[in-house]
Amino acid sequence: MTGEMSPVDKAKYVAARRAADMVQDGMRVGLGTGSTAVWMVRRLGERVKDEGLQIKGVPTSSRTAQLAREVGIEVVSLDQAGWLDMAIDGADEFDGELNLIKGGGGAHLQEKIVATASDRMVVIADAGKEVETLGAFPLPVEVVPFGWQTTRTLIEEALDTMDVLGTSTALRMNGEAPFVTDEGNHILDLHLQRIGNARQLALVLNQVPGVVENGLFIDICDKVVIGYGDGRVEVRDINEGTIETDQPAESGENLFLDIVD
Ligand SMILES: O=C(CO)[C@H](O)[C@H](O)COP(=O)(O)O
Repeated sequence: MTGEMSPVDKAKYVAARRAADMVQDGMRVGLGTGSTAVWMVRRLGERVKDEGLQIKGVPTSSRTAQLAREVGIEVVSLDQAGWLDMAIDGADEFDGELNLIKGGGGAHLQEKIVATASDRMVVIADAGKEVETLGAFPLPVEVVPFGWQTTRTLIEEALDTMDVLGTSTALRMNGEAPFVTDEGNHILDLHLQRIGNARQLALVLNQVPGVVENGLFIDICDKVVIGYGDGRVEVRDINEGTIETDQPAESGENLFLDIVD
């Protein structure tokens, strides 16, 4: 489909391209999942084609693997790559310490493994994803299908002891059937409204039998590239304590593009 981009799509687009331009020749790069990551993978594909950029990409989902191959990126598994120079991925929420909620696309298990196996994780997001306290976005928790209802009950009991506002959980659906992740698991979305102690909640959730991984990324992200609807891009680095802002692209540029999921 071709059409004018919404301000949110434009924000995602400029953030994604800015981060893709941080990738250097020879790098092993973790490729995230989601609509923002799609723009990043496409930009890397352009650079491979136009500049002869040589990289190895480790995708975080079957969807991203397919796209990366389509745009000409050499795809390798994480175990083939061993360790990565950089992972670039979207997020559903980020706070001032660059802690994240991820998993809106159901890929947070592979995303967390890949980000943790990288020298640095760069998040690409539109400015609307920034929050003071994590939790407005429902927290995805990947659970094995066996006994998932028991796992849900155990999670709800654990939540009763935590500093959260809500405790309702929902099995993620794909039409009439439960959503199935790349690893063959289900996702429970926890509607918590506000997470008082994300670090503690991440540890507690992963101790419940049946839980594979939760969508809280604590102390994993190093840098966030924030896009705005007017084309501005801000880069914040948690280690260097730096903030850079780029001005919007030339007016008229990139206003009409293929709109992708
Ligand atoms: O965590 C994710 C997928 O599991 C995505 O990065 C997250 O949901 C953000 O998606 P989008 O870029 O489409 O807003």
